[in-house]
Amino acid sequence: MSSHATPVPMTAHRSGPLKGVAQVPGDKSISHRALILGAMAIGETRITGLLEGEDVIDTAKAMRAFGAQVERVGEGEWVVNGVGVGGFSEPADVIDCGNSGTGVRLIMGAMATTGITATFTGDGSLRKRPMKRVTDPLALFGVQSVGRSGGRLPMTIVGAAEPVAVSYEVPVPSAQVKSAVLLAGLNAPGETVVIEREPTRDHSERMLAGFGAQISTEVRADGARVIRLQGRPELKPQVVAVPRDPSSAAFPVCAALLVPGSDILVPGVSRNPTRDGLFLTLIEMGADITFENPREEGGEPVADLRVRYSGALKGIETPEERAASMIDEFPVLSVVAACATGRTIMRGVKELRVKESDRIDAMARGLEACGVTIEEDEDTLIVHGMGEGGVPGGATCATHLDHRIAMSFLVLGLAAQSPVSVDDGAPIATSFPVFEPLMAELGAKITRGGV
Ligand SMILES: O=C(O)C1=C[C@@H](OP(=O)(O)O)[C@@H](O)[C@H](O)C1
Ligand SMILES: C=C(OP(=O)(O)O)C(=O)O
Repeated sequence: MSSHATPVPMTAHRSGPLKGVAQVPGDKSISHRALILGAMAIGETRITGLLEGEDVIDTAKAMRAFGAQVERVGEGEWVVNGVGVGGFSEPADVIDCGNSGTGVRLIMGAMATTGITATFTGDGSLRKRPMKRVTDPLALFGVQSVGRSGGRLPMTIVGAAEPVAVSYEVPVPSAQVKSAVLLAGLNAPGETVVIEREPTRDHSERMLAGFGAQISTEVRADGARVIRLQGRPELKPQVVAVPRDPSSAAFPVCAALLVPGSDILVPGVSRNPTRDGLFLTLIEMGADITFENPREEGGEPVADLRVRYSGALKGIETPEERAASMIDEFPVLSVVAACATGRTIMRGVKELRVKESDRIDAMARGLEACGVTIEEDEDTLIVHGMGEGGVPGGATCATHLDHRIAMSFLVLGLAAQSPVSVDDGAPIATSFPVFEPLMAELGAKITRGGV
């Protein structure tokens, strides 16, 4: 359960060079999917490198509540004994997905076509987030749902006892919606088709193929992706090696770019092209990042990232079509942009408004408090860079139960003129439980408490 009763204020101070090796944890998206597909296979799935953050632990607990055996056998090593496609049993209590949009939306999809009923809730952040984007397509399978006004949690899903396969064009760029439909399609007889206009992370497609589902993706002449899944497969248990999370790597990487004299190595990070937008953008801004030892691990391309301090970063415009491949990285990119020269214009970012917080608003208000000029509209964030060492800092920023907002402002504090505090760093444990020791080991000065 991930609701934090007591806020944990934290402060980052201007730091000396960051040096060393940053072993960031396993990928959050892949970790959720490994547990869920493990629970939907028959037999024993072994997972290594699982992210042991609160979001993923909540998904592990949920899989137990639906009848799978899920056991931790070592650090990041988990064994799941699945119940098969359509084999979930009705949970005896409410499923609490904590802070995790991915957890709740994917699990809703996975149970939707099993003819059982489950009620979902989450923390104060998750209970504000829209679920209609998932319940709309699930209704096409024959699913009923009732939640709070505006389609918010707590919400009860009455699964379809006799589901029908569907064809659905996802109206917003969302891997969570795509994945919920695919997971629901697993227990619907016939072919389920998902069409996405803008490519989003493809971990579900890769992992479904790995577990033996019949799934194919065709790219149409207009660029849309048509994903076809045959229902009612018998999923075969797998050995899943989870690569390290590029969205977590983003924090030490951006910190090293901004703190003079830094030189760090971040090994084994996923370079899946559907997740690579931040690194591409940073390099276009002039960042010194090299990708060493490229290889494949667990069905995903990975590399070791070598990152050196890059003083003269330039503002840039990120195109709308790149937004999905770096959607969780815009908060920390806006911090890098504040320390660069010139304007950075981030386009096509309205999905940021429905994450753990309204991330455009949270970054804009916090950066302004630190002395940075911001412009924003519904779908765009513009940061006026103040150049190397030019951000005054000296403010306390509100994190709104959002781990990425907390970590982003702490990165800013490492390079700003005066310390930057966050009102609550507790949510960092949802995705990056070792953030504090990892950053301390590199030489970053991050302390508990406000200024
Ligand atoms: O499918 C996933 O694992 C995720 C998809 C993205 O959300 P959306 O599907 O809402 O874009 C992303 O922001 C989230 O952190 C993880
Ligand atoms: C948006 C995020 O996660 P989720 O949607 O799973 O809560 C995130 O981790 O940045």
